[in-house]
Amino acid sequence: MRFMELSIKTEGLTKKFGKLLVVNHVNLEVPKGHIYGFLGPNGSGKSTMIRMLCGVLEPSDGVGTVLGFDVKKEPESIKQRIGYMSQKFSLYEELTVKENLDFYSGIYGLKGKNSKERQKELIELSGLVGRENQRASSLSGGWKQRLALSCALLHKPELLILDEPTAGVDPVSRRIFWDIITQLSKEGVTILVTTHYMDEAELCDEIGFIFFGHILIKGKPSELIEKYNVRNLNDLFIRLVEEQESNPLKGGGLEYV
Ligand SMILES: Nc1ncnc2c1ncn2[C@@H]1O[C@H](COP(=O)(O)OP(=O)(O)OP(=O)(O)O)[C@@H](O)[C@H]1O
Repeated sequence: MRFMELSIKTEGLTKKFGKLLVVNHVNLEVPKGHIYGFLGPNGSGKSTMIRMLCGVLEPSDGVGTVLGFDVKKEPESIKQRIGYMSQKFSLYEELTVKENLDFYSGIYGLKGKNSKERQKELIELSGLVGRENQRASSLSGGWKQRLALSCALLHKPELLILDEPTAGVDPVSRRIFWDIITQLSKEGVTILVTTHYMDEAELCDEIGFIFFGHILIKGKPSELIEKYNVRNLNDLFIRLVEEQESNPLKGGGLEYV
């Protein structure tokens, strides 16, 4: 990993809420242009980890850099350079596709020709050509999701953070969404994504299983399947959760300090 440019690097990153240890000394390295999948049951600390990496939540302990900027000391520099989208993405339903893109262009400070050209690129990337004047409220879930992704990409972020981006979206739209993600990664954009869908996890370059604040195992999907002698990531995920929950020392819950 020494010769690869890292978009994300954390050592011992930790978050406590009161006495509740939600993210417990996590070490993470994500090389530029990779798709890194964060997997784990509900309440494991995935979103909390992401909030620290986005520079919106101050870590309790440990260190981390995102695109070379310190998560504690330079959160504003991080916010300007990343794209973020969650399951609960925010579009203006009464505005058209183009008006939504115009609105977010303004927020990112894009003007004139730059804004127009970037919007055109993203409308093509997301397949929204011909729907520019359609109101967001009339788009299906999959189209809304691709419009929200386009809004998050307007300022050409080097790192895209996606928190359960495809939850509740039909399989065809999920496939199209992942085709776009894969294309972005080929263009050098780093992607950090959380998902509960194991077919999506298999498309990642690397995955980390996070369980109640700890990264239990990490690696390339194919290597993990081979190493743990399982049929697929779904089987591995279930096995890990069952093992942890039956471990009386770990207790299957968050730790208190
Ligand atoms: N601001 C907060 N104050 C107190 N506890 C919090 C806060 N934010 C999150 N938590 C707790 O931290 C734990 C981890 O939450 P988090 O949202 O990071 O998990 P997650 O892995 O993203 O779950 P999901 O898959 O359901 O999104 C949960 O028990 C949650 O209640």
